[in-house]
Amino acid sequence: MTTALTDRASLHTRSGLALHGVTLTYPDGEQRLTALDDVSLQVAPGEFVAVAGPSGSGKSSLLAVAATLLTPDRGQVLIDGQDAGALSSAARTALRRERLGIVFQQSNLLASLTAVEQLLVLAHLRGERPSAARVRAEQLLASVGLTGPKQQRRPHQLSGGERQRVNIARALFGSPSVLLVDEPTSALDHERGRQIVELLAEVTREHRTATVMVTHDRELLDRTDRVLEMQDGRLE
Ligand SMILES: Nc1ncnc2c1ncn2[C@@H]1O[C@H](COP(=O)(O)OP(=O)(O)OP(=O)(O)O)[C@@H](O)[C@H]1O
Repeated sequence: MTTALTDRASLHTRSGLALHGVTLTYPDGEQRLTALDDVSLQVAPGEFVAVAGPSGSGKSSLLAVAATLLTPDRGQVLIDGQDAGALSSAARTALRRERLGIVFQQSNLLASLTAVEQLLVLAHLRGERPSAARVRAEQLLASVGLTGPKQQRRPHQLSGGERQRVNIARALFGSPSVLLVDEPTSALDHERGRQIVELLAEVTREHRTATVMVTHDRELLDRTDRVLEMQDGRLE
């Protein structure tokens, strides 16, 4: 992996992701529905953890809370030791931008931008120097298997697997400590799905991310370090 990426990453004090006693409820008519029930979880830098479980068991809710997009009713979410709930909304947004990489189920790439531009737009928002950012974007795309002219293609000119690779490269562009991945293989056939999970295992090792992947597909779990089962909002 590139020296530039490693250098940026080393600026962070990394301890990964920790959830302590997290409970999340949603309004449900007159009552509240408990989506996460006293969930605790610790994922170290360089560790690849899968969360499996039936539909409606709370997997997406877990990712949303870990991504600091939803605030739990009770419990703590720590990103590199920082308690997300104790931060102002602006500080939480900064924490998310600097320390979290998120890969959603469907690729949410911008239709009019090429693969390399999907990453450069982030550099632009951060005020980075365009020439250095371009080199880093091209290296990162190459490291996830997207090389040469494919880097200049727009999303509709790429396969589903290639789009997911761009998504992963984009999530890694800010050198996150924690990588959260929601059903990355749902739009892919089995072989391509397997390749994406292999890639996630590799990037977890090389970038030392604390990676959490939510999946339905149990056949893909052998590449992860740990599999946790979600059942009725509880993690086992
Ligand atoms: N915004 C919401 N408002 C109310 N209830 C919700 C909301 N989002 C999710 N739920 C409920 O919370 C529970 C957990 O949902 P969640 O989406 O986390 O499960 P999941 O395991 O990710 O499901 P799937 O595998 O189908 O995506 C479900 O009972 C769901 O109906």
